[in-house]
Amino acid sequence: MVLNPVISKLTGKLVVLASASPRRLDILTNAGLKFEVVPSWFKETLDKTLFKSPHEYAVETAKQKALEVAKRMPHKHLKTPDIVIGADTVVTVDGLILEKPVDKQDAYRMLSRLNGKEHSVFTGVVIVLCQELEGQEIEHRTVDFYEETKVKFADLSEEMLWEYIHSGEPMDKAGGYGIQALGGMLVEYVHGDFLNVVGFPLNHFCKQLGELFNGPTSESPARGVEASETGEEQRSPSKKLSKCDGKIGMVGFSNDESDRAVPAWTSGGIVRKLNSTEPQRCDLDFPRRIVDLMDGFKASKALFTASKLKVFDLLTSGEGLSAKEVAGEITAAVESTERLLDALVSLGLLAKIKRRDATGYRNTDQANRYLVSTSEVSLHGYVLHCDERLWPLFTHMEHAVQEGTNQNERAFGKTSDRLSQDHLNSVKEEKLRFMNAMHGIAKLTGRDVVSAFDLSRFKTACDLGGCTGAMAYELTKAYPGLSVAVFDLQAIVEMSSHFCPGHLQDSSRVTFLPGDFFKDELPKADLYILSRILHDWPDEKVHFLLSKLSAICTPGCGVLVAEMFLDEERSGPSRALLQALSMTAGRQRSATEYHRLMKEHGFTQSRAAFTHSFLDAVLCIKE
Ligand SMILES: C[S@@+](CC[C@H](N)C(=O)[O-])C[C@H]1O[C@@H](n2cnc3c(N)ncnc32)[C@H](O)[C@@H]1O
Repeated sequence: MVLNPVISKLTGKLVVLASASPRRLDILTNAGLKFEVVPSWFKETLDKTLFKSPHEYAVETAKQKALEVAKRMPHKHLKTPDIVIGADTVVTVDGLILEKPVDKQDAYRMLSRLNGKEHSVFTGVVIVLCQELEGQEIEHRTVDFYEETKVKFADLSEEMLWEYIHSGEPMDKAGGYGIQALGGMLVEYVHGDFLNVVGFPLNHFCKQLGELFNGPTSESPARGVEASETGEEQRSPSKKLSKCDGKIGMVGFSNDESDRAVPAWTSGGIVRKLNSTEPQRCDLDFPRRIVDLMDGFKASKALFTASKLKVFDLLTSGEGLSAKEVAGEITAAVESTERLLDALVSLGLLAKIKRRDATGYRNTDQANRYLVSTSEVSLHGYVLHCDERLWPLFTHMEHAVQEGTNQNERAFGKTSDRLSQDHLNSVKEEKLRFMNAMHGIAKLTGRDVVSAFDLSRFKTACDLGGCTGAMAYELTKAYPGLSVAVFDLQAIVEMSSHFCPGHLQDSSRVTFLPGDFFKDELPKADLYILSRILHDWPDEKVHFLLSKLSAICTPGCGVLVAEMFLDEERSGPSRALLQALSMTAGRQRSATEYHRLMKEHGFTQSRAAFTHSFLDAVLCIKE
């Protein structure tokens, strides 16, 4: 085929597509490729938190899918493929990876997140080259790459979203939509490869095959890598070739600087056979996870320092600033500022740009969205809270574990009670800092929590310890018939006006009531919210609060508990298990533990929802 000389090079080879997606099958068939389809049995359950970026996750999933098929076929199908192609498509928005929705409510959550906004679609592709060696061993070499396409959804009404969901189309599609069919009507524009959004980046795939079979060309793809943004000469971090033989297992090369060395068996993307005298690097699996954990604190501190110095506030413009300019703004030494900026680039928080005079630095999209202090969904306050409140506690973890107590006295020289008392009497700036920290997380996760269940039958709600009202505003946005009272301590309520969303036309459905939920009478409502409250208190206080709630709830009243849930085996998520190490007097619980706890207080009906965001939720109804 003249159009595609590379694809014709595969004639006569057993090419296998390790995917059941009819859309990938169509794209490759239309391109003239002859292949068999052997869907992978690999379950898409990799822990997303272990990946620095969505494309790494998509590439790794694609790799696992393809290798599973490559390794299974010789035994189960009694034939060895020459090439196995694996692919995985994910949609990312607001720093979250969206896969396929599990039900209609999940589809609604995904689509309303995408509504009116630009998002990215990443497809990771892995080509496994299989070669039979002597003694029936099979060598697997992998080439991987990814493609990113930006897609913007139009502003869609709730009615349109639900009509689309009821069409059934969202259910087997990453992000809950299919651009090639009805979903195309939701899309305002596409920047990049359209077929990548459908599920397979054909153009990049052909270029990659071209490199494999013909050697690198001058127009080798540079999309989907930082190099294209920066104009700097870097080897594409995700366009790499690694070898692993069936016996030993994969060599996992990460994208970070320490691993960017080109493996011994590659040369510009062309497979080079290992000479038997060359070192066999496959037999030592690089302990990436351990090394990343050892370095984790350095990365956290780099983020904290840059946030404290408001570096991200300076780098919002596409033009960027040089290290010298940044150093001038933050009154710091130039060389150390440059080191900090370079470290932030390696962590994916900044990008480098070539300017005529010097190298410039600018925020990545995520940093613009989450780390700039004035952004709508800023986590700046929470980052500072991590640095000022959690970091000192965690430096005393050894004592915390040995003594079984929290370390407020060692870290801050005060008992927990004294600390919270002082905190409430603290200066305005300090209180605002705490509220900002809470606000960031509540804003980030609020929409997921309030839409985890249909709460439209409730008319009045009370958010106990509702702080800035972030969750209350999300509730009133999602449920036009609902009024919400935010009940929090006097010192907090008096600062709440700082957080009233400016654009809100009708904020009268959110009111603030000062009070202490342990000492004072609780306001009457149909629905109570306990978001990030229960995990903070010892069992006796939790039972005291819940019995107070139970006493004022009539049958049919609900309590929505939002917390980071442990999984039932208490083996994750790490974020929840690590949070437990700060040793507050409270504890983290699983969904079942919350069901049981609420049942003890008469909330016999309860359902859990996992949002894949910061907080999960259980809705409990009094009978
Ligand atoms: C961890 S924050 C959670 C804030 C909010 N619910 C959220 O999810 O973002 C705990 C909140 O409970 C409030 N709080 C603590 N003790 C309280 C009490 N005895 N009565 C009322 N509110 C209290 C704090 O002021 C703070 O706003």
